[in-house]
Amino acid sequence: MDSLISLSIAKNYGCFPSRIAICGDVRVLSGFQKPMVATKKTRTTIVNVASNMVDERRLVAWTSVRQERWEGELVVEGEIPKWLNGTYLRNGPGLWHLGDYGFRHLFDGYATLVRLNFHHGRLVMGHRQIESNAYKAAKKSNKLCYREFSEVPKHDNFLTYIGDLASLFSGASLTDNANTGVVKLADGRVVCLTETIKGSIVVDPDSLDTIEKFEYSDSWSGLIHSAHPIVTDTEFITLLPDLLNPGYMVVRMYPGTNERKVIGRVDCRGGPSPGWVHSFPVTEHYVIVPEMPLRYCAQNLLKAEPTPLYKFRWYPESKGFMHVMCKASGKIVASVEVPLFVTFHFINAYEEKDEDGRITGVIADCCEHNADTTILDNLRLQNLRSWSGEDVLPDARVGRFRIPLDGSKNGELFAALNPDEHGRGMDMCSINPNFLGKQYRYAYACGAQRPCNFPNTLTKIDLVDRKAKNWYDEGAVPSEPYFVARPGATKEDDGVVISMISDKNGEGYALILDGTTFEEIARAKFPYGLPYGLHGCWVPKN
Ligand SMILES: CC1=C(/C=C/C(C)=C/C=C/C(C)=C/C=C/C=C(C)/C=C/C=O)C(C)(C)CCC1
Ligand SMILES: [Fe+2]
Repeated sequence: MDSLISLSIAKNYGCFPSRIAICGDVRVLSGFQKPMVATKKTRTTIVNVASNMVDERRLVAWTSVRQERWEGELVVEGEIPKWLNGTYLRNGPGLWHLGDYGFRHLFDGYATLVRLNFHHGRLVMGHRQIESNAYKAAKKSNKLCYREFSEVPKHDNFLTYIGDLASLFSGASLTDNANTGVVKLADGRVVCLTETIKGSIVVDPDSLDTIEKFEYSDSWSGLIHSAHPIVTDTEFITLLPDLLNPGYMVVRMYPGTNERKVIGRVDCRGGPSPGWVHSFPVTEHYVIVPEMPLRYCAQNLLKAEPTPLYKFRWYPESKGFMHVMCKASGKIVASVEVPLFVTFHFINAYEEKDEDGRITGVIADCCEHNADTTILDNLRLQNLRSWSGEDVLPDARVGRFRIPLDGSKNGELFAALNPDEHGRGMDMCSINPNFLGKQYRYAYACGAQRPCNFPNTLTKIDLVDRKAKNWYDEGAVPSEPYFVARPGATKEDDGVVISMISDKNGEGYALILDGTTFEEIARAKFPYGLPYGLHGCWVPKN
């Protein structure tokens, strides 16, 4: 095991360095120092230290990545199917420290890209920081230079503060830290994304090199977009929230181009600003635009100190809506009021038909937080790191919207299965991508085994039998389960599910589950535990 570039460690934090100065060159390869020999006198202290270490090791998911990059082959326990050839990439905010300063929120961290390269049963792993301008500037000056999710650069005086506000309107002070997701476009380019449009960065899936900014060649002037575009072999669809004239532009980009073309526009029906659209679903013919009562808030965007809901505000009186836009014409075919909801991740959507094959409605499924915004506060790093054993993870469910297309004013929202099936935890979902926009049966997600403060299981949801199969490793934090279909498969769940686990010993491993049985078929230990990551994509071997 060797590091290519290591980071200098300013001090120890828990079992891992908490303060990583991203400018040094000290190599840090192994975790713990030589154990002390316990005498009667020192025993109590040592016991305390030891139990602290156990606690702190558990925090590896919330501890900054220990070095800038690493690459090497992993030892595989079990058997990786020989048909699994390609690269699983996972992006996420993996570095939350600048010198002595620790970031506040999970979503603030600088992007860490991890790759698992599968080749005929063998597995090579690598990770590397994405070289965004925000990361490079922080590395150079050892301070925050751009506005992150909850962090705002400190100002020396009033004039620089005014300058920062002005550059917020132009987008210059917003981050390009592409720490949320990664997609493979149909033309082969691999792009890391966040919610700021400037944070779209092309990377090399093999070397993890940052290649260039993904520059959109059109003239849409907005600053933010959905973090989860819909990407297929024929198009890339995304939503551009319009904060000035509340609504959303729905745009499409064809493979091989950088130009987003408008499909249509949805005007908001409630509130002073559009609802947060971290993601949205599509069916075969429609784009579904959610209007969530958790809305962007211009005043909060301007504030230097974070508000309870960061850049957003909860407007229950503004109600919640679901809009359905025809992909071909851009016309709105339905716009219904729905019960209040809070969701970040839509799972899938499909069209319902009558006996004559006429489309009567749309079903849209999401990870729904019971119209409660507290999950955002739970994801503050201090909360994630200070778990005392109580059951503090807010309940979530598979929220199923039924949107009638007969002109009715209201849509329904209900739980697609009893949330106890998955421990009332539900987020970070995936499906078999061949079923995107189509009637489907299985969803994979992180669920909960309580008590917990964060989703700690992997769950396979059967939406027909309304049952879940759950995978659990005590003390472990699994990241988004990602389904890869077996080439030639005819059954929806014929494939594997890949996840990366930060375990209770401060270590980590790649986990491969069988898509059908949801049982472990292989695991491969990482050289050291990695921080939690958000979303991934599959780059098949060509
Ligand atoms: C950087 C700015 C912004 C960035 C927004 C970002 C980076 C949003 C990221 C949202 C994510 C990763 C949501 C994930 C949710 C996961 C959940 C709920 C998991 C739950 C587990 O139980 C803006 C705010 C867009 C604008 C200012 C600058
Ligand atoms: Fe997301």
